[in-house]
Amino acid sequence: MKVAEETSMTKEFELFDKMSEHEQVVFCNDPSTGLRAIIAIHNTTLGPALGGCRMQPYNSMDEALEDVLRLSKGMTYKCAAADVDFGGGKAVIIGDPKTDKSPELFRAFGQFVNSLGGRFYTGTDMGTSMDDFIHAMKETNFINGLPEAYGGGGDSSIPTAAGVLYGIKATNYMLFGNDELGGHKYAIQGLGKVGFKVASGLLEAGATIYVTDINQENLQAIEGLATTTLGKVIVIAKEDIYSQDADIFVPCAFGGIINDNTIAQFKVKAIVGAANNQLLHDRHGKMLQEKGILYAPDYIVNSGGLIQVADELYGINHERVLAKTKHIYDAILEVYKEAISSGRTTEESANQMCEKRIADRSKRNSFYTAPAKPKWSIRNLT
Ligand SMILES: NC(=O)C1=CN([C@@H]2O[C@H](COP(=O)(O)OP(=O)(O)OC[C@H]3O[C@@H](n4cnc5c(N)ncnc54)[C@H](O)[C@@H]3O)[C@@H](O)[C@H]2O)C=CC1
Ligand SMILES: O=C(O)CCC(=O)C(=O)O
Repeated sequence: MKVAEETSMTKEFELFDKMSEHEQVVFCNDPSTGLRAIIAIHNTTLGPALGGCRMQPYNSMDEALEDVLRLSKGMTYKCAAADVDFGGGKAVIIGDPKTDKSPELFRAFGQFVNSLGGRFYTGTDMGTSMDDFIHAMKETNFINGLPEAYGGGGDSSIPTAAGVLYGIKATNYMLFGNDELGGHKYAIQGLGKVGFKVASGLLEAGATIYVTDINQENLQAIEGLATTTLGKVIVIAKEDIYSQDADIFVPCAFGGIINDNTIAQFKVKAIVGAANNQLLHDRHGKMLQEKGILYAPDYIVNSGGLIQVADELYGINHERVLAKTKHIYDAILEVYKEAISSGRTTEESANQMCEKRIADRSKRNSFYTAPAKPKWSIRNLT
């Protein structure tokens, strides 16, 4: 009995150890709709936590928890880098997006989001769509990234893809001394909402792209599009995408793709893509540096979508979103230059800039200002 008690105590502390950098983790359970979700709030120094909600058939509790903890931490850095007044959070729903969705499930999720009273704003991510959040918004105001007809900014993958293209331009400038997109070769993993738009932009600029996706329709669509552009597309088996003789690898599918196995295969000069949490571990940033591969920190490159959903705070303005998204070009160049002069990896340089921004803001938040209209009120909650 004593042994069992000790074991369970150890396990409980393991959970706290895992979330030691996080402010709050909420487990949401609603048997009547089948909802099992986890909301993780990493850091709210810059403002309420903001981050999309991913739906995936995770294999275990640990896998789902690890994903939401990593993704929410990434959002803290992404918000700091993009200079938006939000902190880092994320949610995961455990389930198959093809078979387990229902309006009731998303309404139940909306109720849990509402119970946090504005500490967490959420919207779409992998496996969820704007349609799902039209159900969730019936239960809570703390939803962003809605369709324009519902007062949101619409498809956030448009500015995300624009930001990735700015990141690629900045990288080309570092590699070749001019930032033209055409005339180079790119290996693109994933032609979904973001990857397809990035691929289209590169084809239109006349580039050669090696592409892979597990969805045949996406591959056929990009081949069809290529015939109307100056560019060229070559379809590659999914396991061969890492070893292509391209200039830049553009990951637009899932995280953890920069690891021991893939680094051994890379022949590219740089990696610039939309996927969140691309480095499996921090040490993989160092390995890329040692191999002479320039790495554009993912949370800067893919912050266009965040810039758009955060802009809803002021009433969405697409020109303002585009202007801010353009800044990704300068932000990436700044990181490259800082990393070269300090000897740090690009990820370390970017992290340090973000941590300084958060530390500076926490000092400014330390004095009292008179109560006024809540600063964070996307849909006039007062
Ligand atoms: N949508 C957005 O605005 C943002 C997306 N991201 C990240 O960018 C990545 C892509 O996002 P979306 O385009 O929205 O997702 P998506 O779900 O629309 O697209 C992912 C694509 O990857 C493909 N894929 C899955 N497994 C693959 C494999 N093994 N090999 C090749 N392709 C595979 C899928 O078939 C799909 O076409 C994700 O990691 C997401 O977290 C980050 C910031 C914002
Ligand atoms: O879509 C959102 O609600 C915020 C953006 C986000 O989750 C992301 O950039 O990964």
